[in-house]
Amino acid sequence: GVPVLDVDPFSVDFFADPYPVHEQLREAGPFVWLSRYNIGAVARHEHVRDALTDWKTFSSARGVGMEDFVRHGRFRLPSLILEADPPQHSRSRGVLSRVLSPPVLKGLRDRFEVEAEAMVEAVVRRKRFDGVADLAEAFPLRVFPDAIGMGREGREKLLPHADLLFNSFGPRNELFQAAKEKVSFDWIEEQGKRGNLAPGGLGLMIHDAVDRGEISEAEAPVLVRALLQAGLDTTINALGATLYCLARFPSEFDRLRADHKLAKAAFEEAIRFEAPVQTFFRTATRATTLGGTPLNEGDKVLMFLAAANRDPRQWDRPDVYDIGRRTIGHVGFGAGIHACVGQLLARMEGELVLTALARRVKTLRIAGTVERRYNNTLRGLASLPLEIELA
Ligand code: HEM
Ligand SMILES: O=C(O)c1ccc(C2CC2)cc1
Repeated sequence: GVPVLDVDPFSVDFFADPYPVHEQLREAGPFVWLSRYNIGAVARHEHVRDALTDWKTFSSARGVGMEDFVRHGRFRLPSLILEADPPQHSRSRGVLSRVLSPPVLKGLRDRFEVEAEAMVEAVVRRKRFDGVADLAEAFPLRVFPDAIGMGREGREKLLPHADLLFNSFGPRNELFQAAKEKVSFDWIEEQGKRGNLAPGGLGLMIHDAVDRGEISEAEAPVLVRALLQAGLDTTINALGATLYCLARFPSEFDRLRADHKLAKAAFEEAIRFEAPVQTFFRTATRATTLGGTPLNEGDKVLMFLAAANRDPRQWDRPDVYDIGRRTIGHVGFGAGIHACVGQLLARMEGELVLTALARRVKTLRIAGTVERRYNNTLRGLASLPLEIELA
């Protein structure tokens, strides 16, 4: 029969150190039942990819969280891309992949580079700083809302909204309830409207697609919302994860200092190793099997992206942070038709900050208590006290 585990993969205890439970999940079998939430789960790389790449059988249209839109209703106006299947997904994806394409990112690169150099220059002079508050969080907040063309007002609401959204993909536990108290829903919907977006930003580029007849007037603000909700907290946690890895494993920081071209690799390997986005769900659209286990239409399946990224069946020395590793096939950005459409932008942010750091810093050390930030879906730090020596 199907192995049953009563672990709670949405508890603070679990998030404090998820790796032993990931190992338990992978070793229990290709498919396991989580009795606490009455859902099936996959944690081995092979079966996580099976679910991610077969969108017809494992749909996103009934939500990518624990809640089934058909059975339980929905927490927010569904995303037209993340929580959609083709053909709706295809139209949305066409618009966002152009808005986040290499030529568009090339136009942003100089501005992002100037900001990265200036911010790192200011921060390293202080010898001691908080890798989260002063850099991993500060940099994306400095460049991303402007790139979207968001108004100046209310930017401090972006992170609480993202925190709520990523909590909403998990159970309605205390993490979710606490996050819900902090925000009023309609604010984030407002930000995608034409009148709230500055010329030249990615937001109005989405509205241009309306004028070209690719999407409707009503769809544009929802796609802008997708960027605002997906594009900030994720890169913040990925940057924080990279700084945490480079500070914990100085040999890897030395490799980066010896060859700045490894900045992108350091960022990508941190996304494999720490997986800022830990999990997502899919819903079976018909009777099927996953990991050799029968599933019924409507069954939710929890995919442990983070566990797949450390599956010894897929990686050698999976628990080693190695910036020379070949990271192809990691699922930190997902896989298949829903694979992250913003990954090029995320990589550009990581590359610019890490290159600026590698140019200036000789040693990077943890200089105090590291604090974790808890969320049902996102893995990241609240505080990372760092001490550096200048090169
Ligand atoms: C290191 C940072 C990031 C990580 C780890 C990350 C992770 C992910 C993952 C795992 C998915 C797949 C979701 C699924 O399969 O259901 C995804 C999708 C998506 N991401 Fe990212 N993301 C990051 C940065 C960004 C940025 C910067 C943007 C926008 C500017 C963005 C926008 C999106 C969107 C719109 C989707 C939905 C794509 C689709 O459903 O076709 N992400 N991301
Ligand atoms: O379309 C959306 O609203 C959306 C929200 C969050 C994400 C996370 C996975 C990065 C992606 C898309």
